[in-house]
Amino acid sequence: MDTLKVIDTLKVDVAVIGAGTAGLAAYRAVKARGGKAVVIEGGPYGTTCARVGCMPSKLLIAAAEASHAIDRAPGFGVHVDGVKRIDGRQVMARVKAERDRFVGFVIAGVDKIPEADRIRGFAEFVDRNTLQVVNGPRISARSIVIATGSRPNVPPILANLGDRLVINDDVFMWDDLPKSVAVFGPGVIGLELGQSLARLGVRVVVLGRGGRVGPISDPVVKAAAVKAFSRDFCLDPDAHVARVERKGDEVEVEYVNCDGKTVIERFEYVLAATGRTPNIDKLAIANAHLEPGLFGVPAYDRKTLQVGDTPIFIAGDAANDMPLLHEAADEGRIAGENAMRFPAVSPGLRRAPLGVVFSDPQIAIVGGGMAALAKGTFVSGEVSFEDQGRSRVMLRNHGHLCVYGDSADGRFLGAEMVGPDAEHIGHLLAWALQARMTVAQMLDMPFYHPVVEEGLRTALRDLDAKLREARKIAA
Ligand SMILES: Cc1cc2nc3c(=O)[nH]c(=O)nc-3n(C[C@H](O)[C@H](O)[C@H](O)COP(=O)(O)OP(=O)(O)OC[C@H]3O[C@@H](n4cnc5c(N)ncnc54)[C@H](O)[C@@H]3O)c2cc1C
Ligand SMILES: NC(=O)c1ccc[n+]([C@@H]2O[C@H](COP(=O)([O-])OP(=O)(O)OC[C@H]3O[C@@H](n4cnc5c(N)ncnc54)[C@H](O)[C@@H]3O)[C@@H](O)[C@H]2O)c1
Repeated sequence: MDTLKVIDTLKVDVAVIGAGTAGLAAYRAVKARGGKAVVIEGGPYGTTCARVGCMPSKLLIAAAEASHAIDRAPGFGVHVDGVKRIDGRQVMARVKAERDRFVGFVIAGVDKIPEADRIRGFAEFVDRNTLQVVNGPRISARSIVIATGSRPNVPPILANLGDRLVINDDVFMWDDLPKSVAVFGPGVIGLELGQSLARLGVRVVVLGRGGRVGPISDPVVKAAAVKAFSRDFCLDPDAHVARVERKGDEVEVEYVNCDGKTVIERFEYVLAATGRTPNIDKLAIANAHLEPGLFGVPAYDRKTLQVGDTPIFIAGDAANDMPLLHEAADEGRIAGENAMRFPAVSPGLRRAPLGVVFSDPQIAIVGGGMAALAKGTFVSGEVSFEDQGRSRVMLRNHGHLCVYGDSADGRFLGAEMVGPDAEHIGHLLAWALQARMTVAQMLDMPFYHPVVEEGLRTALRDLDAKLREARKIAA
């Protein structure tokens, strides 16, 4: 029996739990340093991003954009005579076929990992250096990387809806578009999926709690976002929902609608887009003497990804810092490198924070936005896109941009934007932030004509004038 146990225990330098974006990056970082590593996966291969996240959501958005382009055309005097017809089956067939292509690339990469390094099953901690895979081997490792991702939260009010309750994963399994969906949560997922479905002819309401809209924290930008989105679908960021109840094959929702009236409405599905929880709770981290912190995540250093002074590292959505794809890839690589170097860990490159929501208008948050800045230390400049030249030309003149600068040294600190081409303006601003540019230096850069970036220049000029004023007052 004892002999069997010894044979069953794999000895490696680094064991990575989770073969998502972060876990695969960690595994590759260890291998690149000549280490012996295994990557343990309990669920399907293919990563959340490719299977049920970034890629299928952007595919659904692309279909919605095609539909919306037809709706917008009369504004230019271009008419499509006849009826616009959306074939839900074709829409979903393309979403799934293209999604499967992306997943295929990820799986081809996984297939290249030597079979001995790929362990199937869910892992749990036995102690700080040992994992037990359920129905699988015991693994002894010098270091362990937790890269277990996250899963959707389902609030108690939605608990008893059976198969009428869906999460993002389910949406991308649909063969056809439903007739109606009540989306709970106007966060990133709720806005992207809710708006796409609405533009594809699905009756949609998006209901929030507490007033948040996506990742926006600046009230000026939030007001512009609510105004822009409300042109498209019923959005109430602080809805008063009295009841959510299954009735036959539908769900009845009693809520106060956008006009302040109490309504009882039936929907084919309810989509829970109410935030995500890191997958830490089922890892038995107590066996490794790790203290669960907020959302169960043990305290760790965001530059080294090390949990305290232990040989355990954490990366990606499991770390619950910035649950975004490029951050998961960076964190996985840093965690893998440091897991291999342990105990001689060193800080990895953390880029300027950037978040983009692919709604229309898009949202971009740079440097963590207004919420990341200490009160009284920054000045804000702004521009509305309502009268911005190129945005008006394209009939995309909705939204607002706020840029923030340090009142002490004139440095650019971050931005929040809802508006046209926010994905691109967000990148320009994130690069300026990482380069530690002052607002004056940013204004020395070229701005072409006529482009949406001229709106950015207006906001920066406004900020520059206010920064000069603040310095005059301080002098
Ligand atoms: C609908 C949606 C849209 C999104 N769109 C974008 C976007 O446009 N841009 C963007 O930047 N980000 C987007 N994201 C976020 C992005 O997908 C995630 O930040 C990223 O995929 C996280 O990668 P990860 O490696 O941390 O987790 P995952 O890819 O989820 O990998 C974790 C893996 O760990 C496995 N696992 C869990 N527990 C165990 C265990 N005990 N043992 C073994 N294996 C385990 C899981 O099965 C899973 O395969 C989106 C997310 C969603 C849900
Ligand atoms: N474009 C992108 O980069 C992209 C796209 C999708 C998802 N993501 C990632 O996935 C993460 C999770 O997205 P998410 O949208 O689930 O979370 P989120 O935190 O962005 O939004 C959750 C929303 O649900 C609301 N909410 C909570 N409980 C509620 C209730 N009972 N009723 C109604 N509303 C309720 C919250 O107030 C919040 O507005 C994001 O933080 C993001 O990092 C990124």
